[in-house]
Amino acid sequence: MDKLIIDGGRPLQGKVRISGAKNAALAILCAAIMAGDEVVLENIPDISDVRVMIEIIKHIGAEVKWLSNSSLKIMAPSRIAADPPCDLVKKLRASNLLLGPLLARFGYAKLSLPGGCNIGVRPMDLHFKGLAGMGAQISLESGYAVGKTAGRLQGARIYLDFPSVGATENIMMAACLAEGQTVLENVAKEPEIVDLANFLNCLGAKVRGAGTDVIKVEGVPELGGCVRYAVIPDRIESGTFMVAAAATRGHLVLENVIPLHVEPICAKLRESGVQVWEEDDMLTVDATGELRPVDIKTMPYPGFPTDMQSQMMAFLSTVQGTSIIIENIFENRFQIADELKRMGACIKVEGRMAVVEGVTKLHGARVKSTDLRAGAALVIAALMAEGQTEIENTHYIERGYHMLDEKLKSLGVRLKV
Ligand SMILES: CC(=O)N[C@H]1[C@@H](OP(=O)(O)OP(=O)(O)OC[C@H]2O[C@@H](n3ccc(=O)[nH]c3=O)[C@H](O)[C@@H]2O)O[C@H](CO)[C@@H](O)[C@@H]1O
Ligand SMILES: C=C(OP(=O)(O)O)C(=O)O
Repeated sequence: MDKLIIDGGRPLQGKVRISGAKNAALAILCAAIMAGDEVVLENIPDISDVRVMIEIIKHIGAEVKWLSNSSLKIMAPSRIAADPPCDLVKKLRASNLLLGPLLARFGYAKLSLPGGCNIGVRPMDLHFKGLAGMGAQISLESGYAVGKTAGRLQGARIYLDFPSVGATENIMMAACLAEGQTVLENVAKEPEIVDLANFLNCLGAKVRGAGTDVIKVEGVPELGGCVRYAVIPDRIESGTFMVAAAATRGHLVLENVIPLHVEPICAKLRESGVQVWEEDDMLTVDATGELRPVDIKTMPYPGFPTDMQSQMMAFLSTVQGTSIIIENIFENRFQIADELKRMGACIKVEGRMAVVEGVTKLHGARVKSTDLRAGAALVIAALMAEGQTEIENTHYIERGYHMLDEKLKSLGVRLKV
């Protein structure tokens, strides 16, 4: 899908099933290469980031087979067959999560610095510092991160200057096969970290404290056992559909959701007058009442997720009054404002702050995704706009949304790809 053409102006109505979490699936695929036995993963979203990650781990020597459209079988290699190719590694951010597992299991890793969407600088200093603290030698050589260790990594006490999701995951995975105990302080608490820790523990790792500020890992010599593991539902896909329902003043039921994981999004939608009901693994969103502007600050979990900021900006662009958005995580995430302005939105950006003045309606236009969540935001804007919107660069959207076009069609949206 290169382009998405949407006829907007209708409320979203119906029921949608949420797929497995991109960010949990990607980390768990990396962790799976540390296992000595076959692993079956379920609730894996068939999105382009996952497909690229599968290609990368196949290059390392893993055998990977889709068992259905959402489950995979993986047999990790017993030694590295080849370094993962740079053009694949650069296609996504999460490829950096192979560094810890490769170093811990094989004592060596050579990975091109990762790529992905242009949403900010995204250094890896915290990953490197943590792994070096465990005894790895890390160097940067012509755009590659090269890691080596003589013998097993050593458990250590590591404090993260910022609760980085990727650094927490990389170090936590590496610590599972290190000698002795690792104590990781000021870690990220995102649900994907907890999911990864649960998976590692199924493989025989000894990880405690995931989901809190401190993670303790008792290293074990090997990981394995016949494991079947189902990845959590995607809280960002859930949030995107919730916000799409709100933006179109619709009524939507979401299935396969963990309501706790989307609480920061529910809180903001409720504050703006949207009704949200939670029931087991279902959520109902109703936005047929009057709406109010809200202010948002992105923060590490359980704060409001940066991955939902662009979608909220699209929604708030037609809520009467002034909403203020502060982006604290990724400095380039306001690129979406210019595209929304083409559709009639009134947004002023100053550094890390965006001021959104709600307009009565948006109109269809030709716009371009600049990153994954900007693409999702443009879909939301197109759904509420009067007339037709043509969204280019939809390959970004395919990075993270499983069958978005089909799901929207099933909700009555008129679209062409
Ligand atoms: C594959 C995946 O899971 N991606 C998610 C992960 O990205 P990712 O793991 O890359 O995000 P981080 O939590 O690491 O980044 C957060 C902030 O820390 C900074 N930082 C990070 C690492 C480091 O070594 N040094 C440093 O300064 C980054 O530039 C950024 O400003 O968490 C982000 C924040 O919730 C989400 O938006 C991404 O969807
Ligand atoms: C920024 C994101 O992903 P990644 O870290 O994979 O680029 C995202 O999912 O919005």
